[in-house]
Amino acid sequence: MHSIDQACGASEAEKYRRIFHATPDYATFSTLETGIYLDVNPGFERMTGYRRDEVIGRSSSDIDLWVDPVDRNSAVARLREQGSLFITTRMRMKDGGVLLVEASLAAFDANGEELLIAVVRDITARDALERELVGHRRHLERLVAQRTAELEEAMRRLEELTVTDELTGAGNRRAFTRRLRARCAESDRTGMPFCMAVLDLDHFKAVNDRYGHAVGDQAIQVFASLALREMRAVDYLARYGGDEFVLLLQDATSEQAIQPVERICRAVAHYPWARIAPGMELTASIGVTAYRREEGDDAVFRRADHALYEAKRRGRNQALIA
Ligand SMILES: Nc1nc2c(ncn2[C@@H]2O[C@H](COP(=O)(O)OP(=O)(O)OP(=O)(O)O)[C@@H](O)[C@H]2O)c(=O)[nH]1
Repeated sequence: MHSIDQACGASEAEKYRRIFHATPDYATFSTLETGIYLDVNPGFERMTGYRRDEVIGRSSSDIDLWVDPVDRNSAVARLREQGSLFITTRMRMKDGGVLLVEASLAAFDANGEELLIAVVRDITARDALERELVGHRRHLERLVAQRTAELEEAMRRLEELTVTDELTGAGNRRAFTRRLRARCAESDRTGMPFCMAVLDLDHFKAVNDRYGHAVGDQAIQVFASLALREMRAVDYLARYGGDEFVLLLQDATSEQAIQPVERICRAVAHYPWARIAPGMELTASIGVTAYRREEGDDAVFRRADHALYEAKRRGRNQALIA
């Protein structure tokens, strides 16, 4: 049987004993291979519930200390290679309770015998706290992600509102101005053709005067929906103001643009307006023009507007190319 005195020498042993017994953590001194306890401190007794005289001369496997004995085997193998290590493992106490522990292990040679000193700390509560914290953090992360998504959706809706005409759902004047400029710049750069059309209901003032503003609003809504129905998905419609709309026809020459705008004209003329108000009739006039490279947004807008003026002058209910 080994003794600490044999291992360390008498005065060294006394020093060791004081430190060993004073340390508040669980500390044991045992043989490396077989795990036979040579000494255990009061911290060990407190944590495991075993009295010192119950375990001296017995091994950790005799008292079934390691819940996962494989942890001890692999620790012993690694200690032989690297001398010391930290492990986290589970240990069974005298009363059968299991604790999660963090063990600081060191192997050393004493007169040709491989010995092991272990300092062990119960981290069950810390681990539970950490798990709880992780749980809280995940919950918080989920909350933040949810709030972020809601905020993004609110921002998207807000962004949509800032570019949308409230009455018709088409683009608004501000969004159109931005789009037209972007389209001009793109066309200047790439040479891609596009057309712009200005659409306006004929004698709309009379509708307002005869049927009232609410019916007028309804007519504007129908006008927008007819235009949206007849144009291609890539084209862009915005309400410029009152009963006047503007349309950007992407990647289209004026020959290609005239068809959809004429379809819009016909759709307005054939719409059963009388369903909205008895005796009501409405037509629309449209001016359309192709962008000329480098001319800029003002020039193309003026020409489209002039084409609309011409369409009105020539009797309305028609689309005219400038
Ligand atoms: N109901 C309604 N009317 C509006 C709105 N904004 C403008 N208006 C009216 O729309 C009318 C616009 O008339 P104009 O386009 O200038 O003239 P018009 O009577 O349509 O005649 P032409 O365009 O020459 O065929 C005016 O009476 C405005 O008061 C709106 O949001 N709702």
